[in-house]
Amino acid sequence: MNYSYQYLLVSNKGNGIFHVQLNRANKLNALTLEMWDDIGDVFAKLDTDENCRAVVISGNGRCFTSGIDIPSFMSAVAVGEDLDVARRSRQMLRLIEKMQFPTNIIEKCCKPVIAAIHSYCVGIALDIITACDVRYCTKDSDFAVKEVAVGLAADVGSLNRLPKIVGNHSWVREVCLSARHFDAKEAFEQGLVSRVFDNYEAVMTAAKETAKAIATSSPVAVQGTKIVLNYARDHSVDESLRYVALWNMSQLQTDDIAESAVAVMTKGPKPNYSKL
Ligand SMILES: CCC/C=C/C=C/C(=O)SCCNC(=O)CCNC(=O)[C@H](O)C(C)(C)COP(=O)(O)OP(=O)(O)OC[C@H]1O[C@@H](n2cnc3c(N)ncnc32)[C@H](O)[C@@H]1OP(=O)(O)O
Repeated sequence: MNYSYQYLLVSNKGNGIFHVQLNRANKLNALTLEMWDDIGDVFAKLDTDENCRAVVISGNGRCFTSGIDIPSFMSAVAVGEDLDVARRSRQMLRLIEKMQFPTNIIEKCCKPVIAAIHSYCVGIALDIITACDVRYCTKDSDFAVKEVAVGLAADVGSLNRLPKIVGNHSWVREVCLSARHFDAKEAFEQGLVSRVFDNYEAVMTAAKETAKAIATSSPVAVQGTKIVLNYARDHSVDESLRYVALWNMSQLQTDDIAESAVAVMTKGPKPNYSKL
C-alpha cells in the first residue's frame, strides 16, 4: 500500500507496528483539511493492511497538534456562500459528515490505535485521541476542548466520545463548555489518559512497547476484542453478550487458540500467528 503523504509520516516499524506521525512541525501540526482527509485515508488502509497489527499516532516537533489549521477551517465554513439557505445547509452537512470520517475510521479500524501525546493537544486533537484505544501523554501535555473558543460546538467526535471515556460528566461539561486548558495530571486523574511520561522519547517507547505486546498476540483475539469493546460501549450487557457470542461463533474456530494454548502450557515463546 502507498503511505506517502505531504504532512503525514507513516512508517512500518516491523513486527506489525505502524507509526503515523503528524508532520507539519513549523505550524505545530495544525491540521489542514487535506491532512485531515489524509488521516482518514491512512486509517482506512491500515484497517485492511494485513501487515499492520497495531498503530501508534504522535506529532513531530514541539507538540501533538495545536488543532485545526485556522485559515483552512475558515475557508471550509465559507462553503456555498452564493447558495440559498437550503442548498448551503446541505453542502455544510456533506462537509461535516466528510470531516467526521477520519475519527470514525480511527475508532472502527480493527487494529488498536495508541495515541502518544506531548505538549499541545488542542481542539481537533481531542477528537483524534478520544477515537483512539489507548492514550499516553507526557507530563508537559496541555489539553483543551477548544472549539467553543473558536465559535463552534465540536462536531467530529470529542463531545460524543469524551463522556463515554470519562465518568465525571460535570468535569466533561466544564472543559467542553469553557474551553479551559488542563494538564497531564488532570487528564490522568479524570481517566482521559492511562499513563504519563517524562518526555516524548519515553512516551513513544512505552507506546511502542504496548503496540508490540498487541502485535505479537493473536490478531483474531486482538481485533475481536477491539470490535467487541466498541460494541459493548454503546449497547446493553445483554446485547453485547449476544454480539460476542455471534462473533465468536466463527472466531473460536481459529488455529490461534491451539497455537496459543501450546505456547502457554509449554511456557514457550509466543506463536508466529498468521496474518489477518
Ligand atoms: C468541521 C470542522 C471541525 C473541526 C473543528 C476543529 C476545531 C479546533 O481544532 S479548535 C482549536 C484551534 N486551535 C487553536 O485555537 C490553537 C491556536 N494556536 C495557539 O493558540 C498557539 O499557537 C499555541 C498556544 C498552541 C502555541 O503558541 P506558541 O506561541 O508556542 O506558538 P505559535 O508561534 O503561536 O505557533 C507557531 C506557528 O504555528 C502556527 N499555528 C499554531 N497553531 C495553529 C493553528 N491552529 N492554525 C494555524 N496555524 C497555527 C502559528 O501561526 C505559528 O506560525 P508562524 O507565525 O508562521 O510561525
